[in-house]
Amino acid sequence: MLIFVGLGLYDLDDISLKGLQAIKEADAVFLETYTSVLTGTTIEQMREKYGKDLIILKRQDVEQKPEPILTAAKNGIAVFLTGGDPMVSTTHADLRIRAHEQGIPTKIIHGSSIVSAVSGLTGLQNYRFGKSCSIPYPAPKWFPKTPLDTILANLKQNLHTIVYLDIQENRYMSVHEGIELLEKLMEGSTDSIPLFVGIARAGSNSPVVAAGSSERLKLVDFGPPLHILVVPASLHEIEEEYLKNFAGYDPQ
Ligand SMILES: C[S@@+](CC[C@H](N)C(=O)[O-])C[C@H]1O[C@@H](n2cnc3c(N)ncnc32)[C@H](O)[C@@H]1O
Repeated sequence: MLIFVGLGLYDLDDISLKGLQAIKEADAVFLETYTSVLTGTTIEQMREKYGKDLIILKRQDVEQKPEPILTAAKNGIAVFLTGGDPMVSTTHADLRIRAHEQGIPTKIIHGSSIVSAVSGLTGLQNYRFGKSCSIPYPAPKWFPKTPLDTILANLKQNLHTIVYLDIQENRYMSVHEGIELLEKLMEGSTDSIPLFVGIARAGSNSPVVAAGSSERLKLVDFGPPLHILVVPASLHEIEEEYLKNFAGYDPQ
């Protein structure tokens, strides 16, 4: 059997009791850290807490060469760990389909996700979000405009946007970097984004949540990763009140 287990948002205590039990009973435990990562703990601490070896997977190990995971699931119980919820803003549906097609039973043990945390921390109503997008670190000759296009299309329809910030090996995009990249994409155009919400370390005891113009957010110290950005559409009065109370929003 292949069991997908969500680790939750920040540290060792975010996993569900069901998830912990699955790890205890597993014959092999895999962990991917390229779609999300728990910055409030380390792989060593996870190994110690679970009393199991963890097989660390890179993107190509999951998306191109998943045979070792599938073989382990054919021969026993394989657990596949992911930050957040294993099926939210990831490509792991593909692995579940591959397993199913090979006759391997699968199961999901859900985890708290950044998607639900965003609504809780910002007060932005979850049914008012449009398509989400990701800002990647630009590479030579590659600086996609898609995230800006998604944000502007959502704003036109009066929908909020979740903007995921890139994770590369030991490099985590910050709110400040994300805003600067969006500003670069808007250079020379009449496009503008009047309001941002930045969030750092959702799920920790002291997440930072700040709402305002790009200028205001650049003055906020968001601290260590992970960070995420939200571009709100026009605010419902309760959303505005929430941001004033919990994100230092000042509409003046
Ligand atoms: C591609 S999404 C994967 C979401 C994950 N499967 C989940 O359900 O939470 C990962 C991105 O979400 C954001 N993120 C995830 N966890 C976060 C946290 N605890 N605090 C702030 N941002 C977070 C970061 O921008 C990160 O690059």
